Amino acid sequence: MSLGGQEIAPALFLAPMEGITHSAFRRLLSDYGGYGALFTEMLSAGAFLQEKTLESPYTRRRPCEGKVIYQFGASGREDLEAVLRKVESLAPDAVDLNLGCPAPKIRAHGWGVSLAADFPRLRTVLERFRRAWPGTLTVKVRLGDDPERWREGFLERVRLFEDLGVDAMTVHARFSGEKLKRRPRWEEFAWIAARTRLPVIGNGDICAPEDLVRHREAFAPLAGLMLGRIAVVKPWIFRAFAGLPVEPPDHAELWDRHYRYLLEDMPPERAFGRLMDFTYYYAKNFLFGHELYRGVQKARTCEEIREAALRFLEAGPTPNRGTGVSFT
Ligand SMILES: Cc1cc2nc3c(=O)[nH]c(=O)nc-3n(C[C@H](O)[C@H](O)[C@H](O)COP(=O)(O)O)c2cc1C
Repeated sequence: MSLGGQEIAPALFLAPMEGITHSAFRRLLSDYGGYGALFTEMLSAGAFLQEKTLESPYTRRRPCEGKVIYQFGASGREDLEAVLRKVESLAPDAVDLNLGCPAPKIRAHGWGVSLAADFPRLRTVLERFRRAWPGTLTVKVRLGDDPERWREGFLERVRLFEDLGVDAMTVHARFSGEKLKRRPRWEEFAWIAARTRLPVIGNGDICAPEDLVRHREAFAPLAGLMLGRIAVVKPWIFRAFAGLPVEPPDHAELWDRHYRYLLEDMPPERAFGRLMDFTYYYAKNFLFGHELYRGVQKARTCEEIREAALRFLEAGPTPNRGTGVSFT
């Protein structure tokens, strides 16, 4: 797909995921490839100004990562002009504004869906982004707040994105009040894509290439696809979507490589929670994966997490067969 004049091929994106899509995880994905671009986790626009961005484990990028899109959470109270000047030193392939996160702490900051719902503030923030950032600008949205009456408000925002020169839009096909366990509304992609000239990237529970075949009509109008949790469970999954050969992974080796990458990038006290988060998803590869996760939950140090994880993974655990993974 063309994103702000640059070609993203394949049109496959790693979703921004707080606690997960730091540079060490992006490095792990780059060992497998198959994607077109990787999103950072959401970066607080305010905190970004204090960050040593070329060294920070969240904002630094390695050449092996390929195209990286920096996502920001912003309310408009920040010095956005300074943020966007500063991000230039990282040479982002695009900058993305988070308009879809519904978590209470994010709403309380006035970011995510709170910004999306406040039309005048949204306009001002986007105008400032567009003026201060000459490169590719994207947004990530949900469908809206009210499942009964969302279409008009959604289109009003799409017109705003078009008028202000946003280059593409990711649609996570759920409403603000819907948890990630709820079935996403893929059937809305076609309705949305038919009403905008912006490239639409579809997101939400896209777990296997077979999904695209089984739901061809839903996915055909999309310019690109974004994968989130499934890429944590199977960091090699983009290869399958890109039609590249997929080797069965050595799970213990993969888990340990991610551990090493993480501890190269950040001190153990920061790596600890991130190892937990990664292992929670990685455990879904196995029939008795809850035992893996339960084992690491007892750990008090990164080294103990490693011991527990490798004990499970080196014992040849039974894989979850088929596409296997369900987030519902
Ligand atoms: C642990 C976690 C952290 C997330 N953090 C972010 C974030 O920082 N920014 C964002 O726009 N969405 C965030 N999301 C939402 C994902 O980007 C994505 O929209 C959602 O997981 C649905 O896609 P999936 O079914 O492929 O996982 C997060 C989701 C998860 C599970």
